[in-house]
Amino acid sequence: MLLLCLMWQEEHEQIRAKKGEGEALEWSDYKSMSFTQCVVNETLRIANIIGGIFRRTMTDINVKGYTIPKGWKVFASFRGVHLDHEYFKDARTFNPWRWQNNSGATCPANVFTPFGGGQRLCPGYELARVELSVFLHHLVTRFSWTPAGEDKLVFFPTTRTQKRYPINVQRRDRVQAM
Ligand code: HEM
Repeated sequence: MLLLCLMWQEEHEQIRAKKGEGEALEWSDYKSMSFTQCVVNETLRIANIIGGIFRRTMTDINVKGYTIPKGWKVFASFRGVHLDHEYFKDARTFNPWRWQNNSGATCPANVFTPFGGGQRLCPGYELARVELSVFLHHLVTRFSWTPAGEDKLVFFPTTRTQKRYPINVQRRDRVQAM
């Protein structure tokens, strides 16, 4: 976890070092946040707000020998796939490094689908990634935080922390001034 914080902070400090006080981020800054993209991917894999999507069959469908009759509702579980050890080693471990070098872990292209796919692919996927990255940039460059108590990650019925992971936050300029 310490290594994660150091690598991550360095990526964002390097961007800040090239900018004046309060200067806004640009597209090229976002594009240079390669480790942050690993963190975003891993967060979307392990704790996506959307666990899956519903579909209704328009005709009888045969899937691996099972017939899904026309008119049935089907739930395609992203969580079921994103937390499958067959595709993601130690699937319940938060490990952003698995995304480094664009390896996409060891999974086929259609296995990591936090934004869906095909005709209904989320049109806001890049905006969502930008917003997450910009938020994380300001969080790590302007603030520091410590856990305010013990907490635990649980995976049922969704991925979340039991006590919502309370933290004590401090502005970094105030910490440095002390
Ligand atoms: C982390 C953030 C987000 C996640 C995980 C997410 C995920 C998804 C998923 C899985 C779908 C496909 C639903 C389906 O196939 O039935 C979807 C559709 C959609 N998303 Fe997102 N989304 C996110 C952010 C956004 C943002 C920021 C916008 C717009 C500003 C957006 C707009 C839409 C719209 C309009 C659709 C419907 C597309 C259609 O049915 O053709 N989403 N999203």
